[in-house]
Amino acid sequence: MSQLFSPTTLGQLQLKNRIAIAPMCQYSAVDGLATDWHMIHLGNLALSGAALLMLEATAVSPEGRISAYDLGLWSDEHVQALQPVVAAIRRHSPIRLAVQIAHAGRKASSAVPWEGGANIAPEHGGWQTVAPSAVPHADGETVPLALDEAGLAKVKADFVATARRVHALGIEAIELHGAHGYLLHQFLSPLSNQRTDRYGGSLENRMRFPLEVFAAVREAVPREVAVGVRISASDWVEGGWDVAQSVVFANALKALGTDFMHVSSGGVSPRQKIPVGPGYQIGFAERIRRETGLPTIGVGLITEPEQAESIVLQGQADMVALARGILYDPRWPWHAAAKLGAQVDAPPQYWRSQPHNLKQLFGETRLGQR
Ligand SMILES: Cc1cc2nc3c(=O)[nH]c(=O)nc-3n(C[C@H](O)[C@H](O)[C@H](O)COP(=O)(O)O)c2cc1C
Repeated sequence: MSQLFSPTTLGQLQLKNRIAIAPMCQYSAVDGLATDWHMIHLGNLALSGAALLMLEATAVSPEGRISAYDLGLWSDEHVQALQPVVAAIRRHSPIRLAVQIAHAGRKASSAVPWEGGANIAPEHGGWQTVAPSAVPHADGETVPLALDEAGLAKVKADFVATARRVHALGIEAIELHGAHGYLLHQFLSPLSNQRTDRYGGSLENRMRFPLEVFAAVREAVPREVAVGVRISASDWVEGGWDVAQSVVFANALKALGTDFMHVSSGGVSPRQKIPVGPGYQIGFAERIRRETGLPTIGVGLITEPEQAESIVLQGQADMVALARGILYDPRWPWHAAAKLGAQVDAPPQYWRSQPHNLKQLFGETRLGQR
């Protein structure tokens, strides 16, 4: 009996298996509005057999975008643009949905990511970036504005309003982007947070704003909506954020009612040295899970079915999230189910139209009807 294909829960959200699709920016939105790319890209992944599809980093405000092409949910117009995508997925797939709500802080920019630029200065058509402190992400990048009390209140209100829009779309989970050097991570890390007020300095102070945002979001949506946080468990820089602080943060989130932790790493400093390799971040997930008891999602070069099975079987994480692996092979869960002798959802259209082909490949019992 495969553990990877056994059910689990994130808060009140019930999931058929332990496979999540990690949030992946598509740089295909127009003024933050979903386009037909979202329909085909997310529609394709919705048929993968994974249990949870996490939508890309979705900006809570226009100036929170890392590029001019990010998805956003800062107005009701954005809800209307995403609604047909959600409706189509609902009609054709049992997959559960999450949106990663995000503000990129000092990494925000109107730059075109694939042309190598980041952080275009306002005088060159970018927008004013904000951050905990007036410290740029990298030398030579534009200097962000340190958020004052009014600025902090606005960012928090933007997260809350966006969470309400996710709920209005009928989406069952929300992930706060607290990883990869985005704004909430910038508050956590001493490398980017050099404030001397109650939002900077000690660990307690650096955690304060992310915890306030989490608490406000948690309160803004009903309990049945799973709310969790993606963190970078390490900055991979001496003197930066690390896994011990991550455990303290996760326990503080637990007290506020987080339903899950999604454990990544890096992104706050160009000085980072990440030892990339198979499952390179899973040790962080394992420690956070062990020391908090929270449902935990592991991510990062999880590409092999046996590797994913072992991660959940050994209790290193409750779920695995795949990003590049599932872009490369959008039927990864089918292939994993075939290898592990498990059953997975397949769209009835495929099953009905080509029963012999599918049976030949996967055997009689492997592809379940939902
Ligand atoms: C195209 C692409 C876009 C990504 N966008 C996001 C994002 O919007 N939010 C986020 O937290 N991580 C993002 N990531 C990181 C992935 O979610 C994931 O953590 C990382 O790729 C490692 O997983 P993998 O080895 O399975 O690809 C992105 C990765 C890729 C490849």
